[in-house]
Amino acid sequence: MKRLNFINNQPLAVKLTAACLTTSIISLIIAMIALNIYDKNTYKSLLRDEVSLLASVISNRSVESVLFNDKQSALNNLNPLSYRSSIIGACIYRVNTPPQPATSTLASYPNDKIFCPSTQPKAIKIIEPSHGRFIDFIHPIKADKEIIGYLYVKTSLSELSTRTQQSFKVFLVIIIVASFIALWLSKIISFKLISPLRDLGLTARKVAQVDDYSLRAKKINDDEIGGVVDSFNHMLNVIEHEHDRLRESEEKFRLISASSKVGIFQLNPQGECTFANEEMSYITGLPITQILKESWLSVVEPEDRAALKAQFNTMMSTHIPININCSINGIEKKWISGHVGVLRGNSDEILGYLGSINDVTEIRQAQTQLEHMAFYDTLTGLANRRLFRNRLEHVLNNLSRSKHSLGLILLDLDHFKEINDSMGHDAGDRLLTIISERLQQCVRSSDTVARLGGDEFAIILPIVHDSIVISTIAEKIIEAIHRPIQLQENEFRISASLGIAMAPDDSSQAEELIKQADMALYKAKDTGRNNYQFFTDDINQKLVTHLDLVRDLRLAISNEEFHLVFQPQLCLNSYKLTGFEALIRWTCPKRGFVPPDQFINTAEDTGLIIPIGRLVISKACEQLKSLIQEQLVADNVVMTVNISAKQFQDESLISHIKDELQRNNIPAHQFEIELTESILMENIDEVIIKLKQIQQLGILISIDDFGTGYSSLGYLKQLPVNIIKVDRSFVSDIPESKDDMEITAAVIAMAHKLNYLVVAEGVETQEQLNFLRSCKCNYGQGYLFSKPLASQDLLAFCKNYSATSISQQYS
Ligand SMILES: Nc1nc2c(ncn2[C@@H]2O[C@H](COP(=O)(O)O[C@H]3[C@@H](O)[C@H](n4cnc5c(=O)[nH]c(N)nc54)O[C@@H]3COP(=O)(O)O)[C@@H](O)[C@H]2O)c(=O)[nH]1
Repeated sequence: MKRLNFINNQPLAVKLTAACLTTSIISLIIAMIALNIYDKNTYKSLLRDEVSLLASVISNRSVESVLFNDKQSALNNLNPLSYRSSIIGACIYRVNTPPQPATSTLASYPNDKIFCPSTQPKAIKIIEPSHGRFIDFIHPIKADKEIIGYLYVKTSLSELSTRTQQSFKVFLVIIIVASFIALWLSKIISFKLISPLRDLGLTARKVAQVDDYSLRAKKINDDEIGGVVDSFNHMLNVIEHEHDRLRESEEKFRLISASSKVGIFQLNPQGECTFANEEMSYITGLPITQILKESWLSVVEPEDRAALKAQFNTMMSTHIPININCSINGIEKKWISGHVGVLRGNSDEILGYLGSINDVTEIRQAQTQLEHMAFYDTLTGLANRRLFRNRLEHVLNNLSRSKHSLGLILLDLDHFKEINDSMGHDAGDRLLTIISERLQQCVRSSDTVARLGGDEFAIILPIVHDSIVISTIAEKIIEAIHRPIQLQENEFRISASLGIAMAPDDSSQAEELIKQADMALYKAKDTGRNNYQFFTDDINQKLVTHLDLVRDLRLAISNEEFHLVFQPQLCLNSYKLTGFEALIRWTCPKRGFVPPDQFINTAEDTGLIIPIGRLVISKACEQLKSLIQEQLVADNVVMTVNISAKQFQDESLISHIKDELQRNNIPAHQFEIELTESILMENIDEVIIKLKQIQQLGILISIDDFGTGYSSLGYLKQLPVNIIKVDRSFVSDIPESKDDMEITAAVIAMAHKLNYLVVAEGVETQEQLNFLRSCKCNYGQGYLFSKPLASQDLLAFCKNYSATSISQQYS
């Protein structure tokens, strides 16, 4: 086996030469042996034939010699044998008659001393002893077919061995010459055979050494080796193509990674950094060489570093990609976010890891800012409603574990709106900022001061022992707010109303607690402002009543418990019927008749006024439609509906009115909306836009309860309204109150100057009517003419209405 290994490890040329030599020598030896055997056999065969013929001739010649026992003649007959050098002896035997011995030697050649076998030849044969040195021939001598004697000839094969020796020498020479020729031929063959292979090897080595895949092996012959060269070159073509593609993609990767705004790095399977782009250096503040040597994790903030290393270790053991989120402390503190994926080879083996990181500091800052904006009031920096709500819920959730109470204070600045409107929004903002600073100074840092919107503030006191502590804080707040404030070179004083609720005594539910504090706040406002009120049983009862009413209102909507009544309006000059005011009525199965004063505000607060208001518009339009169809009213008679503040803000209000007018085929100029002053005071710009949209449709607009609010006629000038309604409270004291008479007269006169029509409501007496007519008030509405009428009564009223008779009645 070892010897085989030795041969296997020899160069191909040696193997080839050895094979050629061995083959040629073995072939020659086999040829030599074969020729020798052939020569030997041919020689022996010739010898046999020759000696047999000679023996036959001598036997025939020796018949007389044997018959006559003539020794000399027998001897003479043997003499020709001398011509054959291979015959070394011969004998002629005579067959005797008994009692003589069976045979006797008659003559022997070359002399007497020749050994003639004593044994009588018994048969005719050729004897070849195994040693192969002699061949004996025995040939009968016959006379008339009777064997009378034998001729014995002994031949020597020594000539044969001489021939063999000579031919061996010749073969030896041939073998030597043939070996040289074989050697020479094997050299040529091995050169022809091996040089392409060597060239192939050289090319392969060079490709590997210089990494040049454009090199090709030379194809010399079109044989199998040529085929191998072709395959090798084809393989190089494929590799070169793949290599080019690889280089191209590497180049692309290099270009992308160089110009990328993302830090890119590569790790080997052991987690060592093997590549990092410029951006990695920029983001981490480390030179690339250092990143490659020590990894960039050294600049990760210590509190994030251990976790990040653990993440990397997990990735390397599980081969599951990871997301990175950490802060780094290079030249400046940065937030980074990234991803590390696993690089796998064709057979899914792990080649390493490819990671990318982004500097997300700006995003993070923006996020923080957004979060701050989402949870903090931009003007004052206080917690906003959302954060207030979160904190309140959080403290309430933990309250069960504490033996303390929680105090919630809701705070409203008294008459802030007037200050804001009269001094401008900048001054209002400044005031709010000062107030928020003062509020913060009144409480501990663990307490939460929040601005809920406008001039509404809330304070959460998470740990209070009793209501006395809260009272002290509330007084401190009232005193702090009431301190003078310098605004636009003027000194101001403002007061606040505070409502307080406590958890868990009042409630442990955030929603309920806020409602309770709110109720207490209303009570504080009711009791003259600039004070604080705790939520009490009395307030609680009101809350229960309120919630009960809300529930019943909801039921009333779904059970259609509402209907409308209509109060006529007359022209105070001609006494013609000019319109009706639609007024809602609620007959509750549980409560009985509920006047609008008792539910409109609650409906407004809860938003239920929207569905209720839509119902009023629809029913009012339907009523006017039937009056028009019955031809009971003139084509300028107007149906007026009251629109509350929430309703006015409802986006779908205009489209709903349009739809209803269209559905009932009512011209827009026969429809009027009545708005209170307070609606018009809020967001004047938006209000004007909406009023203009309504007016453009041809719908009339009137201002209800005029004179009870803060608006002046000058302010009114800006508003696109058609009619002003003088409030009932002014009319009701006419003629007793001279002031009211003066106010009413002045309002009517100024309204006319501004081209508004005037409706006086609550006309109950002839005196009031007379006064209003003297002031040239355009229209009148009141019990004097008619109370609000149900639908059927309205039809009868219209049927029977006669301007002439009314005129006669009241003029
Ligand atoms: N948003 C809505 N508000 C509505 C609606 N329906 C009514 N209301 C408002 O409720 C308030 C009370 O209304 P009501 O009890 O219907 O009283 C109206 C008249 O009945 C009453 N009135 C009319 N004439 C006289 C009178 O001579 N004397 C006297 N004591 N009362 C009289 O005045 C009320 C009408 O007032 P106004 O709307 O201001 O013209 C009231 O504020 C209604 O607006 C509704 O559908 N939506």
